[in-house]
Amino acid sequence: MNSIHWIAQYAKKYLSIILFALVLVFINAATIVIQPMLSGKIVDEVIGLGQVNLLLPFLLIMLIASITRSFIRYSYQVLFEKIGQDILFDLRNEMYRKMQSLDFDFFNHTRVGDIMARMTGDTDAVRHFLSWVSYTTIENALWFIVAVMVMFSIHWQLTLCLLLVTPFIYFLTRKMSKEAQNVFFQIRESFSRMNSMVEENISGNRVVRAFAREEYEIQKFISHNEDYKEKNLASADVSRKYLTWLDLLASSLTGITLVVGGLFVLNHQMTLGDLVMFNGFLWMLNGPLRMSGWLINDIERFNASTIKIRELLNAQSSIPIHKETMPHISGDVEFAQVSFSFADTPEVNVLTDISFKAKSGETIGILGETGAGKSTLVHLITRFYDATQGRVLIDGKNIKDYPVRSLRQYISMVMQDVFLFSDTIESNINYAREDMNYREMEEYARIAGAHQFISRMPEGYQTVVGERGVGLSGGQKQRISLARALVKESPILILDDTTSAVDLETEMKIQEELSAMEWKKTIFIISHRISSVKRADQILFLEKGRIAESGTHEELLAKRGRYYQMYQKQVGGV
Ligand SMILES: Nc1ncnc2c1ncn2[C@@H]1O[C@H](COP(=O)(O)OP(=O)(O)OP(=O)(O)O)[C@@H](O)[C@H]1O
Repeated sequence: MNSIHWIAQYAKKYLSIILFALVLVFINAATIVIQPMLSGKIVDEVIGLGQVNLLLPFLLIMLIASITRSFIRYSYQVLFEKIGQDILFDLRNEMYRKMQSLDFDFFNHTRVGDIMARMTGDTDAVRHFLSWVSYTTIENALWFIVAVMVMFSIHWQLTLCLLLVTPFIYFLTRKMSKEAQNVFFQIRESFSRMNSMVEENISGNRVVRAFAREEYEIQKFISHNEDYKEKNLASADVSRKYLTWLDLLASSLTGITLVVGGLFVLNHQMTLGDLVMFNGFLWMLNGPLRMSGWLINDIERFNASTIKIRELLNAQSSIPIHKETMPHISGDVEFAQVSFSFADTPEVNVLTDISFKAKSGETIGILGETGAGKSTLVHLITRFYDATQGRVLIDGKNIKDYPVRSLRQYISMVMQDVFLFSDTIESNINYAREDMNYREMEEYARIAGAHQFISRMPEGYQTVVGERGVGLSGGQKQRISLARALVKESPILILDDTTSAVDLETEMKIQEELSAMEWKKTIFIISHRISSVKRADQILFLEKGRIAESGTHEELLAKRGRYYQMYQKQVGGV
């Protein structure tokens, strides 16, 4: 499907307004002939034949026609702008909706800057096409056709002489279109790379400052900027090359008209009035000719952008989102010989042969060295990824058979990489439940060990946190994100290194509060600290993606294996 077909799908909804706007374009193109025709008549009838009484009506008609045309043109310009904005509104919504349906795999492979470029620059190229390029192209094509038809009726021999340039125009525009296509695609890619670089620099500004790498970053930006500039210059080169020829062809029409038309007049095969009329129509031929180069540029920019937008809209999630809901679950979790590898490294098993059972109400501790696969394991419970082998079961049913969005409503997760929205603390905590009342929210914040420090803030829960939670300490962010998870009151609660930045005493208090909470839940606690998991009903010790040891704290100590060694190392801190 080409870009025009694709955008036509979105335009269907606005068919009646588009048709109305097109009718106006047609009327405008048809009335445009009035002015040059009357100019010819003034020469032949008023000046030539001395019928001075016709001058005033002719001038009046010209004036009225010109005002009407301006009004019609203004009207369809407004309509096309509205159509463009309406379609863009729908398109942006669809893109955003699509983004919400895409899984981790997509975001692992797509840079934020690239997505932003699609949502902004690319959609703007589409708007420009709909709001301006579309009607300008039709307008120019109609002017050209109408001019040829009328000129043909005035003097077909001279018209044919002028049309000799059309094969050259066809050849040039096709060639330009091909070259521009490639260049605009490169511009688009370069813009995306520059955008991604800037986005990364802003997100990582603290790292840049901490390592004093500002100069390095500036140089990196300059090279991206240079590349973008070069690509744009290449596009300007293409334009210049072809626009010069198109301009020359357009100018040649005037020459042909004057020389050949003059000869016809001298040979009495054409009246002077007809030649003036003919000359009046010339701009309707050379205008579109000159414009064609610019329109090709805009059309190719539109093409390049639609390719990127369609890529996003066609992206498929390996875990499809279904809208249906599922009944409440009690929270039994079972891994049955589960293995997992990431899609881009299928030969590397990140998890191998994982089997365990967690009953509703139990707490499972997951321990292991960094990179052992702890986060990946819990990501299989939330279906951020699906197991490549074996089955993950919740309440005895394979989680692949649950509608994923609904399933996630029953799972609360505090992620290792805490993310807070740049909003009030209250909105962050109530993220999953807007209906939560203030008292309940405070209670959850208290359980998460956050209430105290929040109440000490001048604006309390109404304090607006900066992007990603800037303005809060690591431990504070962790506790707010724990409160956010608790608010969901889910039957499965996953805490991925949630209290790593919290002191031991606070951590212990949080754990006590958690187990005292009323609703029944299965808790998964990932940690590097034995103190965080020692009270768990079952502890899984992961090593290189396998369960090396499992059991309760006492059982594992008695085994005197890997857990015991870790305990020995940490014993000072327990
Ligand atoms: N998106 C990904 N694509 C490919 N490999 C990945 C991806 N995410 C993680 N890995 C790899 O999977 C392995 C397990 O990662 P995981 O984050 O589960 O470890 P972890 O035990 O939670 O580590 P940590 O304690 O440091 O958080 C690591 O070797 C990591 O490099």
